[in-house]
Amino acid sequence: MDVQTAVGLHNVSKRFNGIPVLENVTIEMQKGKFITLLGPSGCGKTTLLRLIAGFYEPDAGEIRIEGKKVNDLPPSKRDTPLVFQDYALFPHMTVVENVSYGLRIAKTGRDEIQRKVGEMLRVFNLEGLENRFPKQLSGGQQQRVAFARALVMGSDILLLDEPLSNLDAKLRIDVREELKAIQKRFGITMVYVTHDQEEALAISDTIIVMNKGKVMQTGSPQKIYRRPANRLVADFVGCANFIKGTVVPSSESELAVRAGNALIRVPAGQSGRHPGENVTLLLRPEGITLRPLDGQENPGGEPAENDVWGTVVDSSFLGRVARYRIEALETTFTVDDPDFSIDMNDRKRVLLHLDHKNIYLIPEAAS
Ligand SMILES: Nc1ncnc2c1ncn2[C@@H]1O[C@H](COP(=O)(O)OP(=O)(O)OP(=O)(O)O)[C@@H](O)[C@H]1O
Repeated sequence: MDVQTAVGLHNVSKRFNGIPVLENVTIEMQKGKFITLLGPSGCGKTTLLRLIAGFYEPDAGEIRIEGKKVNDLPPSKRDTPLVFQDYALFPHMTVVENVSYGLRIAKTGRDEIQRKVGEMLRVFNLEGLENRFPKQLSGGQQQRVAFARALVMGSDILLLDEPLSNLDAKLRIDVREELKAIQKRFGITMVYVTHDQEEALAISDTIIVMNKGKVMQTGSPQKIYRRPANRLVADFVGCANFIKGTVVPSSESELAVRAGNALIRVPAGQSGRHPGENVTLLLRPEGITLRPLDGQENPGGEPAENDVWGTVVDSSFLGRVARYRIEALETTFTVDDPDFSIDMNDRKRVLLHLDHKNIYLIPEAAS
């Protein structure tokens, strides 16, 4: 593991009562990055975070922090504070007493405590609330106190377990943006657990997608969204349309896929498949454009390349876009249309044009 690695896990496994919860997990978390562990409920995210913090011991494998093996170090010696969703503030202490707690235990001098606590209160917008008790604060303010208390000790790594899930949607977005700005400003490595894929896409430098105790994919939000490693990742992160088809002979460098009466050309560079192979294509809702079909459909013929004929079965207004549900190719597509080009009340035949550059062939074998 190189010096750029803040936290490294090598073949880490953990069981509870004989049941595997994490299996052979190997991850390198880069220093100074916002790293998100994303996955469905029960996939082992919290367990992974607690292993890093030292609250659990791995059954197998090695955990390294800043290059040093920490398997046998207790949480207090790891310098990896963990912030939970329920804040865990001391109810009988004021904001200042909560934030300064760790420094007082460490017998830090008065002036230094004042300076460090003052800086944290400024950073987290808590000035003026110094003498309030937790119950006199809003949820967002309590969460900020919890962040301040965790960061005041100057740790380079901060672990966060769904810290915003008690906040309402709007506040959640505000606080996550503050958190991201603070992470950047101080160059801290933040390891953040969430099951909210939209949140993960918005704030992360790196997303680690987990499922059933295993790492499915690690990458930037763009990579995870546009180039998912498998169907599961594609389905879990963002809204996905899948088209199952068969590779057909094509004279060009691009691959062609036949699905029903549609012929779909996949961009070059995604080849490596052979005629006759079954494949799955991914299209995101914004990668499809819609047009009314208005009787141009030729009953005996085929649609043009990368076009699909379908029928609108449902629509909803999402503000920036209209979202349509469209039956086509024996599945139901979700399509987002920013131009509101189809009457939302009309259940009519439409043409779906699959934008060539947005067609992605999922690397795994079609199931
Ligand atoms: N202390 C424990 N004893 C026994 N089983 C546990 C313990 N902690 C977690 N588990 C089990 O391990 C699995 C993974 O739990 P974990 O909390 O890590 O998942 P998670 O991905 O964080 O889920 P969520 O998003 O719901 O918090 C679950 O099946 C859970 O029931």
